[in-house]
Amino acid sequence: MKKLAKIYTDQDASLDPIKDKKIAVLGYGNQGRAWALNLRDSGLNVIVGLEREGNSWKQAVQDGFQPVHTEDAVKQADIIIFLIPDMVQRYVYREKVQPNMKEGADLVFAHGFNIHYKLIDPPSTSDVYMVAPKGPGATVRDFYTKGGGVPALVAVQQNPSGKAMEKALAIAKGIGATRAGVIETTFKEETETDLFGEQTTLVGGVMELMRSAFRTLVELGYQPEVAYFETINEMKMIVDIIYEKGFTGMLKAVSDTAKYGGLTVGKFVINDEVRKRMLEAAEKIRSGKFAEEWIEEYNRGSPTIKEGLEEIENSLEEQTRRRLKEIIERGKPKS
Ligand SMILES: NC(=O)c1ccc[n+]([C@@H]2O[C@H](COP(=O)([O-])OP(=O)(O)OC[C@H]3O[C@@H](n4cnc5c(N)ncnc54)[C@H](O)[C@@H]3O)[C@@H](O)[C@H]2O)c1
Ligand SMILES: CC(C)(O)[C@@H](O)C(=O)O
Ligand SMILES: [Mg+2]
Ligand SMILES: [Mg+2]
Repeated sequence: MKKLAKIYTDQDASLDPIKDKKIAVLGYGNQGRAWALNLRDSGLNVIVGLEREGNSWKQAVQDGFQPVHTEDAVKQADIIIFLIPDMVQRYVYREKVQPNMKEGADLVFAHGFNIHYKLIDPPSTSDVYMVAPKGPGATVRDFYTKGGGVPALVAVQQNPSGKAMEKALAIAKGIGATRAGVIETTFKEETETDLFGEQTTLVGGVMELMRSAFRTLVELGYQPEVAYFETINEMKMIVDIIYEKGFTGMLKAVSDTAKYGGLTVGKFVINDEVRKRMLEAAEKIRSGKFAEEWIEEYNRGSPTIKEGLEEIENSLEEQTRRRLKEIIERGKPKS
């Protein structure tokens, strides 16, 4: 069996290595907002750096920050955290960060994409490390405010100071991740597994599984509302039980009929062909082909994202959700 991963918790991490440092959070979106607020609430010295005075700027001001333009944040920073979209990071690095950063300032990432695929080539004088939350930004903030934390991965790519890991753990503590647990990884492992997860399960897999089941029922003539409750809405309840009690707990919570059908038909539908395709998806990531394709898509103005979002927004699934919204809202627990 492979060696079990080392898990770092609050006792293994101290804020000391970064408590007197100026931390520039670049971007105030999904992760940027969560990190800036959590790091500030942890008593750290945060400055928010943004490209322009748009919606993120307004939100940061509303949250009590005084954002500044990227280059001004970078000039003051000891630690520069990239929380802008992956495809944007290398341009902002080239145009705003590199020409303005203090020599030896740290470069920190929440995902390894730009370093692993060599889109950013950092100076050898900088520590380069990553704290990658294993959850969405809104959850990183929500769990933190409720006394918890979303687990994260940490990795060190460059370590001229010899203190990169301590600082990575300090940032992880500042955003609340060590309240749960943090695992050491590499930029390669984080990048490849994160892309694989979001493509095959978390984002792509789960969505297409639910949509395929929904469409199958509708094509067979069942009411869309019934199909929606069955194949999409109930997913949260089942996944919540998996989250709390694992697959064993979930199987205990469903009927024997569901257990038998699930244990047999699950494997019939998600069969070796699907596993083969998962391997293909992993290979595309590992070879760099997916990164190449995504960069090209981005350079063309992300038409596939635009078309995909439009198709989904107009889909029968989403129309049905809009019709059922009041029922769903009324049913939500009140405390
Ligand atoms: N979304 C998540 O929950 C999540 C989870 C783990 C890791 N990550 C990683 O965190 C990083 C940030 O992802 P995100 O989803 O939080 O980003 P996001 O899409 O929410 O970023 C939005 C922010 O970036 C700024 N921005 C957008 N375009 C810009 C441009 N052209 N120039 C400068 N700034 C620009 C926006 O003003 C906004 O402040 C990525 O590396 C991502 O892989 C994200
Ligand atoms: C939240 C996710 C999917 O885990 C993250 O990896 C992302 O890229 O947004
Ligand atoms: Mg990701
Ligand atoms: Mg992820």
